[in-house]
Amino acid sequence: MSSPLAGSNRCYQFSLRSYSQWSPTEQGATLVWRNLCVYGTSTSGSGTTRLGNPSIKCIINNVSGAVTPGTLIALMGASGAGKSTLMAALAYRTQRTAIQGDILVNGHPIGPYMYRLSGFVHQDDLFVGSLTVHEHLYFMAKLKLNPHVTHQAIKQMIQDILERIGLARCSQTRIGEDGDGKMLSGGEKKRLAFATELLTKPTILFCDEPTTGLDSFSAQALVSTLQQLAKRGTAVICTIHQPSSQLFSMFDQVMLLTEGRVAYAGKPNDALQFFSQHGYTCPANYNPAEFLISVLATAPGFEKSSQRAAHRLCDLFAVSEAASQRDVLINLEVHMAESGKFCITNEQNRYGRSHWFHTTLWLTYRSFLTVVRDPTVQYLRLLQKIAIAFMAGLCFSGAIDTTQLGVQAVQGMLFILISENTFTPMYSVLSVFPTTFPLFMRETKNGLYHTSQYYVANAVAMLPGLILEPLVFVLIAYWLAELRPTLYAFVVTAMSIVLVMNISTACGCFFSAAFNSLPRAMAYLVPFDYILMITSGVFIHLSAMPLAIRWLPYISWMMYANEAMSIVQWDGVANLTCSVENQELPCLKSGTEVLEHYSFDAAHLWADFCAMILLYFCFHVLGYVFLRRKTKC
Ligand SMILES: Nc1ncnc2c1ncn2[C@@H]1O[C@H](COP(=O)(O)OP(=O)(O)OP(=O)(O)O)[C@@H](O)[C@H]1O
Repeated sequence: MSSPLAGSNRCYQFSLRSYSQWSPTEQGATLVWRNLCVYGTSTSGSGTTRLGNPSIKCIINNVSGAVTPGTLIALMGASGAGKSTLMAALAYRTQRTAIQGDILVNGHPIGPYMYRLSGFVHQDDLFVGSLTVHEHLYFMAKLKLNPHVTHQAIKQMIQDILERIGLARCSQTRIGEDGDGKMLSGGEKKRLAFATELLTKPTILFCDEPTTGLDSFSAQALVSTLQQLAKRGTAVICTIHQPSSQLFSMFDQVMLLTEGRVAYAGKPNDALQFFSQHGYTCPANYNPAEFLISVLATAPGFEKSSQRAAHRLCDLFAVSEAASQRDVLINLEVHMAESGKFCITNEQNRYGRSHWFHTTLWLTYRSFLTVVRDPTVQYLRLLQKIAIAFMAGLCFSGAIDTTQLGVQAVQGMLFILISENTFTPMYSVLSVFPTTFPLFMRETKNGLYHTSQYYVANAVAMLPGLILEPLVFVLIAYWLAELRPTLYAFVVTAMSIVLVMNISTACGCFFSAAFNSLPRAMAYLVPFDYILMITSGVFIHLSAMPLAIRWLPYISWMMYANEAMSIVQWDGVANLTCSVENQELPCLKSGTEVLEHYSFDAAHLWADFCAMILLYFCFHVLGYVFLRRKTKC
């Protein structure tokens, strides 16, 4: 007996058959919304109650509409009319708003399946600039498509899409970020954003201000691409700001919004007729879109009268013939959907249903490429490390012997090894999450991956550098300074320093995830690094610290590393010489006395390692928890 899910999957395969290489489904999807209201909270001005508490603001007010497959519709209106809010609600991608009313796709209430069924091209394009166009699309295909789609099939699909969208010649170009020498232009980035959405052959495509920032030729080319897409059965919904007359006439339908209400919905040319019937005739040779928006916009100095005029048009449209035709269509769609074959299955709820490790692996690959392709971070840091290792090693060379000065030199060198691998890495990762947060939020909100996958990928991608860098540093500095020349002592020192660098980075990641901006994270980290340094065991005898704060050294990996490295330097050392000239000065006669002097215990070596490993995981878990908390805000 087949399971209900298996049955519904079959329904998915047959009813949503693709009929072109890059187009959507044969059946398509009709999106209807009835009596839709979207509320947000307002914390300023008129939206604030007398007590200063945020008040509820109605952004979309009782709006109904329908988009059938193969339709290209423009949501138009003055700035603040509610276009983006309406589109986000229809696409199931709202943030910090409450929705009332029905939004149905072929009669089914929208849900997480919209991430798979629809594409959303945002107004601002966010990419990982270090990737090439082809790498970006390949990565997105790996995340969005079923893992069983072959490498060849993905390559072919990318090639087709790039040719369609006019980006084939940029395939190997790095996307770039602002300030980079070589990068895609604004228009090319916009087309790449489209290409990314086309990978999943969306049945409905939402585009937020797709023509903003483009010259008139590029804008026209882009809207004609949308037209072609619509001709193949996709329902395409755009918000658009003052299109040219030519662009305006390319849309099948327009919906004019003002203060969250519909002033007109229907064919673009009929809009002018509707406005003219009610006393607003567009002058000859005037851009019709500009005219319609100017009628609905609030004129400075005439706020009340402009709002009255706009509201009057909304009331007139609500009782117009066009509105009743729209309501008939909505009711018909709902009725047909209730008796139709279309079904939404679990299959459509997620992109490709990838395994946790599969997605994490691809995210790690992307993070790794970002790390290695940033020469300022990687190569310069390695060169800097080598230079410091030579300088430190040479300064201590010849100073380490079995005298009291030698004791000071060894402990000084150990502190240099630890501090050099603590502070720089800790501060250098502080910007990791604040800078990538917008892209991360967008991708997680689109259901591409989970916070855990993103966090693990970032941590793993950093690992090779976090092992190589401290190893190179210790290798040079240890032998130049002539620290204890045994393999055991060297290996323990190297392991401690690798751990130190990894914990410091984990701690930096935690601060980076916990605070929204670099200055804030710095403000909290500076006092913390003082605690680390003071409790490292170099500056104060730990047992001499006040009782109330004697627990502080237990969170200091600098102390654990200092203890472990001191143990291997001093364990078993005897016959340290004292100065004969001044018998009054304190004298440490053996390695055991040195360890006691610094409050260290030779039996703690493995406990120190365990504590460091524990700290590493604690910081990363805390970092993950804080990052996850941010995604819930
Ligand atoms: N979550 C929210 N809470 C409160 N108010 C909001 C929220 N989101 C948007 N608004 C307000 O709702 C109004 C409509 O915003 P929206 O971004 O939808 O307008 P728009 O027509 O897309 O404008 P533009 O063309 O300038 O992007 C604006 O006044 C905006 O400040």
